[in-house]
Amino acid sequence: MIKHIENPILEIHDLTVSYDQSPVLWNVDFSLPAGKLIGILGPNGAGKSTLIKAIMGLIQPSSGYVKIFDQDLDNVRNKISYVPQRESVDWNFPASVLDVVLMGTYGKLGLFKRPGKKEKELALSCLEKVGMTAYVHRQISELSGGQQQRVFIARALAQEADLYLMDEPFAGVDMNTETAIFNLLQEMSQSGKTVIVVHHDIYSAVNYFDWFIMLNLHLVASGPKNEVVTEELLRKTYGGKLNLLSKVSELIRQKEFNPLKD
Ligand SMILES: Nc1ncnc2c1ncn2[C@@H]1O[C@H](COP(=O)(O)OP(=O)(O)OP(=O)(O)O)[C@@H](O)[C@H]1O
Repeated sequence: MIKHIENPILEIHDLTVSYDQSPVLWNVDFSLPAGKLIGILGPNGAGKSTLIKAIMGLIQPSSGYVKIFDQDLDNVRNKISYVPQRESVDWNFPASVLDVVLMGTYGKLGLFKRPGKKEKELALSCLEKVGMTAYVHRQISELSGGQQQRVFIARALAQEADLYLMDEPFAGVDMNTETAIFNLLQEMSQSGKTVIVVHHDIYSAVNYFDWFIMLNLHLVASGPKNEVVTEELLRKTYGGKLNLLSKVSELIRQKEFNPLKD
């Protein structure tokens, strides 16, 4: 099930991505509307991170293309913000929390300009939004995993982008941090930003996102929650082997939560 979109913010056509000539994403085709909070779902190794990296131009596809705002990536880079998986970052680099968030403002500053008062105020307001004001001068290496995640989200906010791509922003964070991050993402999408999030937990995903991309090497579905979160498509995505799935299906049957209701 692939929902057709007029004036998409992101359009992916026939995208195949390979590592060492072995494809891990096959012929992916979908487009996304602006202003949604979008979850990318799929089992381990489904190609979720690979899809995000291909959108960001960090991996060259073997075929197909990505258009963002109907443009090639290079023309719109400063409208896009990427939060990589926390484990993929070397957190030992010497930089304070404020330095890291200020880096988010560099894209709009232009060559050779240093961040000034305006950028510092923006960085501080972004740190306030993620509840990290008390850590402004702390070295990034001296924070907990959840705190590092919050700082990376503050850096993304400081970019003032229109499209955000986040790879597992909830990984390894406690429930309070997860709720705080989710509230922020919801605020962003309500203010017109498009936020695409790789997410593992199918239970919380149903509550968090209003649009889903369901992947398992191929695209299984892309569409609004009420159209794609069905037992059939969940089984196609996860292979129908996991207990988890029958639990989700059971919950759908029992209407404890009903993804088809809105
Ligand atoms: N740099 C790489 N070189 C070779 N193979 C890779 C590389 N990165 C990922 N892969 C393989 O590509 C496939 C898709 O990986 P990817 O990380 O995109 O999946 P994912 O859905 O994000 O998985 P997870 O949920 O486990 O994070 C996997 O089989 C993985 O082993």
